[in-house]
Amino acid sequence: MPHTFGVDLRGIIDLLSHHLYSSPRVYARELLQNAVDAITARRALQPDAPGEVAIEPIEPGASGALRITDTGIGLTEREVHDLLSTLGRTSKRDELGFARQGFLGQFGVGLLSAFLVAERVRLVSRSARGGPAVRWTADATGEYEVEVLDDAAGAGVPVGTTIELAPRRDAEHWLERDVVRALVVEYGELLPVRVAVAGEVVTADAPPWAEDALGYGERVLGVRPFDAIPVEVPAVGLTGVAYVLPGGVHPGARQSHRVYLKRMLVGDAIEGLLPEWAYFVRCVVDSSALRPTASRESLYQDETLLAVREELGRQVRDWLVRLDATSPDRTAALLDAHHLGIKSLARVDDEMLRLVERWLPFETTDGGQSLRQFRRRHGAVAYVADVDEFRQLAPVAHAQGMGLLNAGYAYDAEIMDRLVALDGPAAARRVAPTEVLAALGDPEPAVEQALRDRLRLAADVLERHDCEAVPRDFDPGSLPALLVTNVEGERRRDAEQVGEQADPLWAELLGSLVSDGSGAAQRLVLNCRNPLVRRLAGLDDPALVELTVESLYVHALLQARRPMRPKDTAALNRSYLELLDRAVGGHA
Ligand SMILES: Nc1ncnc2c1ncn2[C@@H]1O[C@H](COP(=O)(O)OP(=O)(O)OP(=O)(O)O)[C@@H](O)[C@H]1O
Repeated sequence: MPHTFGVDLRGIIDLLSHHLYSSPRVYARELLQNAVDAITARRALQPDAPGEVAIEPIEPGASGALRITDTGIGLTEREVHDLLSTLGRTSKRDELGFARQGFLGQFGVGLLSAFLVAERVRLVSRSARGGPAVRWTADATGEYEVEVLDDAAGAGVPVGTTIELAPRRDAEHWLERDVVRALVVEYGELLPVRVAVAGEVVTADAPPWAEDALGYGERVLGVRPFDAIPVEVPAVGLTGVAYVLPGGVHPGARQSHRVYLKRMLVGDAIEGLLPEWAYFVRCVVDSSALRPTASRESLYQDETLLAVREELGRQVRDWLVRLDATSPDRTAALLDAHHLGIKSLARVDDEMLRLVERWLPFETTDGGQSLRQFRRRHGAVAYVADVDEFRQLAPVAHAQGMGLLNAGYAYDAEIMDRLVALDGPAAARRVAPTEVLAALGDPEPAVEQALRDRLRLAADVLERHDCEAVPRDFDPGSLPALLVTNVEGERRRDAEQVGEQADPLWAELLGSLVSDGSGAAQRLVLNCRNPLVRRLAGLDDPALVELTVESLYVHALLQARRPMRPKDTAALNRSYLELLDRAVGGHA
């Protein structure tokens, strides 16, 4: 003979409180939800019926019970047995078990959350369908009692339901006025029925973002948003706002969106509503068709959510493109604040790539410039994909009149690849260090010899700056010297590589650069085409040779835009003042 499962309610309550819900606070949401659903059900029957929820919390310090009264559909005696006292039984699913439209609840367990804070739950109800009032009293052990109030006690009971919670020991504070008010506002301020706590109405007619989206955003986010984008996905009854944060968010930061389902708060740290690249956007949305998990504290990760994520991402992206067309200054400011996310998007989205191309400043030998400016000036984008490499090569390239761009930060190199994929191989080209260094030619032997003789006189100065002087020949002739750091290793590697590739011309040239290495940390490459350097080659006064070499060193250091250490500043002062002294006749 078949048997029915028995249920130990205490075990179930323990399961709910420790494993399903994150806090006893959810009791407020569950009861509010039942009240609103009951009003929805009554309105389907009697469209003009009143829709109100009145909550009377326990006054601070007083004893007693919390009462929640709704003007909803109410329950008959049979329904009380059937729906309230059977776990998992709900009136909010259809015959096939699908959640019925318009209702918040669907699992048939929410009422049990009352036992997270209550010792005893009492419900007094009268059904809109008629019949006498009923009283249901249950305790956390699973015992309940049903009384039909067909006497004077029931005569005054209006259609609707009152639930009364007598607090568990140590849970009294959950039922007190201030906590209750805060919980009801948090979960229910958007609900489409009037909800009053201790006589004060806490619900609004329209969503709070409808009137002043930016002001509401500031309240929710704690910071004035950069902009508020209205978003909408009609297929899932979703409306709301996507807030663009002004800055200060890390691309790896967790997404945290504020999500309402049928105008009841699910949570304000909901993930997965936007694509990852949109890490600088926070949504506040209400949807009638996204699915909650059983705890109602997060969203069910299904295909609908995936489709919503894609659609919301598209709307944010469209806004960006529009912003670009209408407010160039704001676009530049935004990209500046969130360049990482936008760069990451540009790798897969061509319109974003164009936005990056137009707006994002890159470090170049011409200073900070957008890719577009740089391309306009130099045609192809010659780039190096390593920040240090760029620092070393930039002054040399600059001296050659060669435009070089630093693509050494996150996503840069991929963006260059994308540019090539879109605009063809002439759009961007990765430059090898050899290409830049090889442009430095050998000087006339006579000049080189004379210069090397003089440089021996400045050996102390060069040593002081851990620097080796190398005479070379390069354009522009107006530039006397270049300072190159640690290229040794780079050169050796390149020389070896080129050697392996057996290109005799390169191997010879690079070999000559490598062999005269002294191990100094820096190289002062002196330009034998420069008149000052040529005059240096003819100087006789050792003090003036030292002074000139140190001045050239400091000048090259400044040219390379490298940070000045104290000894560099000292060298700058010394050489500048001494040159000045000589200029005004101190050594005449
Ligand atoms: N205030 C109320 N007025 C009328 N009926 C109610 C009320 N509260 C609960 N009920 C009835 O009791 C049933 C069980 O409620 P319960 O909160 O346990 O589950 P639910 O709301 O159906 O689903 P969920 O677990 O998702 O909240 C409801 O389906 C509803 O029919």
